Amino acid sequence: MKILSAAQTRELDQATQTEQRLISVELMERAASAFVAWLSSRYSSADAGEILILCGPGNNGGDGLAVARQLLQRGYRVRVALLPATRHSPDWQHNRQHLPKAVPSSEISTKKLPDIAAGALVIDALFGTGLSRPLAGLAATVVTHLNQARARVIAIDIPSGLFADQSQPADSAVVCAQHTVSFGLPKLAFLLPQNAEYMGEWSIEDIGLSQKFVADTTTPWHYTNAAAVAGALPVRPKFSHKGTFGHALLLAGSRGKMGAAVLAAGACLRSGVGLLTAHIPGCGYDIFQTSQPEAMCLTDAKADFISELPKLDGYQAVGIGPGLGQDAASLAVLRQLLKAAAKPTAKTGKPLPLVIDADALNLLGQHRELLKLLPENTVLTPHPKEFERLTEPARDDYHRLDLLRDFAVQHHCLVVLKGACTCLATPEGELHFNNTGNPGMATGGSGDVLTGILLALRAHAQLSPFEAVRLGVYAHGRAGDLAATHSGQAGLVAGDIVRHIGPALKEWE
Ligand SMILES: NC(=O)C1=CN([C@@H]2O[C@H](COP(=O)(O)OP(=O)(O)OC[C@H]3O[C@@H](n4cnc5c(N)ncnc54)[C@H](O)[C@@H]3O)[C@@H](O)[C@H]2O)[C@@H](O)CC1
Ligand SMILES: [K+]
Repeated sequence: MKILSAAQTRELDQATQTEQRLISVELMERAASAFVAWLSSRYSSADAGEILILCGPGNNGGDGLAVARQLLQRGYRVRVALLPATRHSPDWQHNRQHLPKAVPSSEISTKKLPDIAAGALVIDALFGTGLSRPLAGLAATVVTHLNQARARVIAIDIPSGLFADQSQPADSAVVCAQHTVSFGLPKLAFLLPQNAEYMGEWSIEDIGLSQKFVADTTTPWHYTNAAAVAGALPVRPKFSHKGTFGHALLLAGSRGKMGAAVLAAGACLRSGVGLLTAHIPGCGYDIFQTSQPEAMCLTDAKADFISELPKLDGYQAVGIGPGLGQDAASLAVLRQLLKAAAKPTAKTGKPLPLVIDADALNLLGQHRELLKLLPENTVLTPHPKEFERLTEPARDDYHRLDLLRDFAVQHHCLVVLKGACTCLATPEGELHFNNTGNPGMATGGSGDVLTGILLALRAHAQLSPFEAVRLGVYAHGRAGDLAATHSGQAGLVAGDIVRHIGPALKEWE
């Protein structure tokens, strides 16, 4: 699914009207119907009580007025409060004229802010994607008043005061919604942690916007949902054997961190790899062989950390990092691996696929000269702090996306920036946000599990680097979601995610 800018969204509106021979107020009516359908599926008129709709002067306010009329027709009690303005959009004026007299309406002023009882249902239709500057004056006062009221706030399209595709100044007034109901496509702002307090939960309602315009429009931003990865996992052919699905090598673990190696290996095995060999420090031999009998195991000469790079012949992908530690000898292994993997392999003519995580990323951050050695299409899986160590501190989430994109393009690699909406940056400069996963996955070892999944999928000959990583990130979140339905979010541990990879991948079979 594509994510468009605010300007492209306006063009999409226009294109839809031209293509479907609609007048703009008809599209507004569709948006209002979609919103009302959503609201009435959540709240009966008794649950809702009297609904207050705050309307601004543009089409977002026009949506609010159309929603007021439709809710009244469905038997809800509504009143509207209008933000005064010198100019109103034509569709606002149309819907103002068609607002039934039975809907009480008042104009907001500094002296007459709307009464909002705690727990009241309030619809925020002040400003949408037409916001051109941060809110100030009366509009900002109303938003602050609303936020202090402890109401149940539902935003139409986007919380008022929030820009759809760029940061607003730190102290701007922005509505804190409990839920945002938006139309057609998600907006970039919805996916960034800095906006979580404003967005609440959000959902996207289909209002039949032009598919052709969306298909023809280019954007760096994409959203990975179930439809985007449907059919992405190749069917296992009847006459396949363990060699068909690749042999992966995992370099992981150090004293006190063998669990990371065990989790990554378990995840790799559960993700369909043909064979897995792990190279681990001597101290981990019994732990590893006992907990992962399906994997083969090579032990390092050192007991506590990895100091040797095994021969790489015969492997289709190598993962390094989980629980690795940051010993100088392990750094030397990482350097050797980067050099060796860059040479085209006899079988594919391409560099050996690498997945780099955790301490291997920290070592790269401390020795940035190694970044030049990264083979093409290497996968890096940093969380924001690890990513910062590879680049520079970000001013905000939008700046972080710029840094992420530049990094992936400059180093020709795939970077998975882990978070609530994990973002995959490609060497072509695309950013793909993931829609699976839950806060229960914010627990130690969850990243090691992702490394194992990605390692298995990078070893798979039929998946391109991008397909493998996008699918792996999605499946990791999906496994976490399935795990959370059993253990709940607080009780979820990384091993639960491993145990649910199979059921998650089964959804593709
Ligand atoms: N995208 C779509 O396909 C659809 C969009 N619709 C609605 O239309 C909205 C966009 O409507 P508009 O473009 O009219 O924009 P808005 O309703 O967001 O507001 C624009 C108006 O507010 C003024 N304004 C902007 N920033 C201001 C500020 N900081 N302080 C005071 N005034 C400010 C502008 O000068 C303009 O008059 C969407 O968010 C959505 O709710 C729907 O009606 C129909 C479908
Ligand atoms: K709004």
